Amino acid sequence: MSSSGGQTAIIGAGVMGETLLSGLVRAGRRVDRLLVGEKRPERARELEERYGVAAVSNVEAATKADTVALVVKPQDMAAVLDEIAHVLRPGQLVVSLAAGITTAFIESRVPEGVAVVRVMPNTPALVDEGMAAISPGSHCDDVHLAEAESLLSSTGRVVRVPEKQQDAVTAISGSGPAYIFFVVESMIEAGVHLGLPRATATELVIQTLYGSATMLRETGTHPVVLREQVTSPGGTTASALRELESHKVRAAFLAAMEAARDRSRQLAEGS
Ligand SMILES: NC(=O)C1=CN([C@@H]2O[C@H](COP(=O)(O)OP(=O)(O)OC[C@H]3O[C@@H](n4cnc5c(N)ncnc54)[C@H](O)[C@@H]3O)[C@@H](O)[C@H]2O)C=CC1
Ligand SMILES: O=C(O)[C@@H]1CCC=N1
Repeated sequence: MSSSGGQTAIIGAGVMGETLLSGLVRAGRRVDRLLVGEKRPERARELEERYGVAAVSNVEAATKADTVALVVKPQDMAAVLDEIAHVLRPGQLVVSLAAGITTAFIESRVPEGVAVVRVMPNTPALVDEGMAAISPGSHCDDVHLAEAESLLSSTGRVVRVPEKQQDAVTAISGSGPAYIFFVVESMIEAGVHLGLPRATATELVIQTLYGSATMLRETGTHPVVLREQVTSPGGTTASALRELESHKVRAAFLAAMEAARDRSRQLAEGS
């Protein structure tokens, strides 16, 4: 297992592949224990230079590694599995970070006995504040699951969930940072519209987000209670919240996350 000195391969080194790679390096994983398989040669060279890791073919990565992390797009997963399946062996661990792709899909394309774990991470892993949910496949024992947990816990929190919850997890925490950045962007633009310098609006919004997130995590208080504390009777916040309700922002969030969940299900079908 890689935590005890074996090799870990990352196949697909785009945004999320590099996020995982950089987290493992920051967590002290020896770079000579890491391998990268990346289709774009210039991207592979870039990562070799940035981290000192070896970029090799997917087949070499899958042959040498005890743990193979697949971080390609869902639409590329079948092609990668077809390429590496003949070198995978029982006992090896395949960790998939792809939205929608089920452990059953992977298990049907690799040799019997290869352990598979499905993971849904998110990009705050880049600053060691990631949220990852992991689910075991059918040939996965506790050691494999612990190995996947250790891989992801180097960049943030990890929860274990039944695989049937992974499409919902994808809609909430996998895509979640994008919704938050969208809200931040909208608030900054609103600040500029109200006459604030852009730099001031940006600082106000980011610190407000950070402070609010810290209150949620450190006090454990329900968000409704925290919101009521801000909402003075007849005051400014009540006026703003009435607008959000009349523009159906709550309903829009629900519809958005249902759409993300449904898209995750579609990706499982290869579309
Ligand atoms: N970006 C995000 O916030 C999150 C992404 N994911 C999942 O991570 C996976 C990758 O997403 P991104 O990093 O955003 O995409 P990306 O497009 O940035 O990275 C994919 C990488 O895979 C490489 N690739 C494609 N085919 C390959 C092959 N046959 N062999 C080796 N490398 C190959 C591409 O050149 C590219 O560098 C997806 O399955 C996505 O669902 C999961 C959670 C969050
Ligand atoms: O947008 C996507 O499909 C990926 C999965 C979750 C976040 N990004």
